[in-house]
Amino acid sequence: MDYVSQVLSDIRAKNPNEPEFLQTATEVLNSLRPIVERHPEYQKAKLLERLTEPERIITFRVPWIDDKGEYQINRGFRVQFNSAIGPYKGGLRFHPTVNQSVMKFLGFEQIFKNSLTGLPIGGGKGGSDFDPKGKSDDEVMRFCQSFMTELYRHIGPDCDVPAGDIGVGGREIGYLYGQYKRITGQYCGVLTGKGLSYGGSLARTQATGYGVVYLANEVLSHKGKSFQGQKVIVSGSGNVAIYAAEKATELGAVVIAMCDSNGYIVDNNGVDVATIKEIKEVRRGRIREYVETHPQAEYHEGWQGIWTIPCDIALPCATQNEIDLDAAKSLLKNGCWMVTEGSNMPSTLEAMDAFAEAGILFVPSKAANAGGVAVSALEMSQNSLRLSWTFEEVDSRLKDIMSNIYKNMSAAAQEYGKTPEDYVLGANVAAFIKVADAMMAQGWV
Ligand SMILES: NC(=O)C1=CN([C@@H]2O[C@H](COP(=O)(O)OP(=O)(O)OC[C@H]3O[C@@H](n4cnc5c(N)ncnc54)[C@H](O)[C@@H]3O)[C@@H](O)[C@H]2O)C=CC1
Ligand SMILES: O=C(O)CCC(=O)C(=O)O
Repeated sequence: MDYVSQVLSDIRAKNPNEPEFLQTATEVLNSLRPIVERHPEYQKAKLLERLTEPERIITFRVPWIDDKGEYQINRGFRVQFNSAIGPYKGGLRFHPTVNQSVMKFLGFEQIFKNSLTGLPIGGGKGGSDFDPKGKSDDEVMRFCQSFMTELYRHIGPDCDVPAGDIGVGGREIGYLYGQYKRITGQYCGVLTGKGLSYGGSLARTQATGYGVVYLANEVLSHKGKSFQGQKVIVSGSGNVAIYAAEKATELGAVVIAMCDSNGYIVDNNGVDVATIKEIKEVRRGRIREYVETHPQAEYHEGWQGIWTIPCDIALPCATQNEIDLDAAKSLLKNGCWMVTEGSNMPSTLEAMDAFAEAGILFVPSKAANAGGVAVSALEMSQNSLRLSWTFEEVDSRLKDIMSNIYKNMSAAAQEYGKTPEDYVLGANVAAFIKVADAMMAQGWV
């Protein structure tokens, strides 16, 4: 058995109840084979064994009281996965499906994504099985305050800097930041995604979705193509989906469908993104409300049906494993020729294999959604400088970062891959090189 297969088999034996973590570990390690084979010193230093074991997992109780005066208990997590190239950095997810496997998969992906940004940030992730959906603002605040009352002792601007993810947006970051400041008395860049009035960065809200489209556009332009006139499906209708849809529309695409966890809308005239923003960011409503003001559009219950609509480009931006083998087959049968992943690990391993076999353009999430964390790192820089850059300055840095990611993943695919467009291998290898160098240089830690 070769080194990679041996490590994978040990990880499976050690983490039998962590399917999401095993999925990402399998994808990443299999693609690192060509570089690991060229560097026998990695095996001697047990680099892959160390890389796949988090430096630390913190699990804690989060007690809070709901509006009826009843006690509620949730479970909180922070996975501090790898600090070889910088302080742990990665979002917090509040969703009922959060468990250790989901946290470890997200933390592991974050190591590689953060490395691709070229900025000095390590990999971490956290969250809770708390569901903000249907909770009052007061309940969300009490939960966030309780969550931070434990988390604050494990984080800091030079040690671990959380941000948002599913279920954690500007409102939650505000409550978390307020509680951190109240406990520690420190006004510092300990969280990113903050509001503009208290240290947030312009363009952070847009960064992940815009970055997805900037990278897809880079890939398209190297093929002599563009977004102009392409039919695009964007799944989800949260932070990433909204700004991916907005930028794709600005570049001339027709976004024909979006969804939430209840169902999907189809609007062949092009989804009116301003209405989706109103429904989701202001009213915190359901996507079905779109058809009330856009009668030409259709609403269908059950979001999975979104992948049966014919399109040119698919931008999955909702959650992990939203594209399974059936969805992949349906996209391919209907003529989809590009998938760029906005959510973390939206395609199952079988779906990725189907896309690779069909030879379509496939841009993996670690590269495509790195714009969010990149602008978070720019927010950290601005906080340290005690300055705020303009929207144009941050957006232009974001474009440069996405363009560098394209160059680095393409170069690695060219050097180590079977095909020059194997961006999955290219992104994993390009990211790994920097982390591996730093881990080797820092000794047996
Ligand atoms: N917010 C950010 O800056 C970044 C987010 N991501 C990833 O992007 C994805 C979306 O995150 P956000 O837009 O921030 O979250 P969000 O909470 O703003 O929106 C999530 C969206 O996905 C849908 N969704 C969630 N779970 C679902 C499920 N089980 N089935 C169907 N739909 C579901 C929700 O209805 C909502 O439209 C996640 O995978 C997240 O990890 C990745 C990089 C950065
Ligand atoms: O902005 C950040 O620090 C993290 C964003 C995030 O959670 C992600 O990249 O998946």
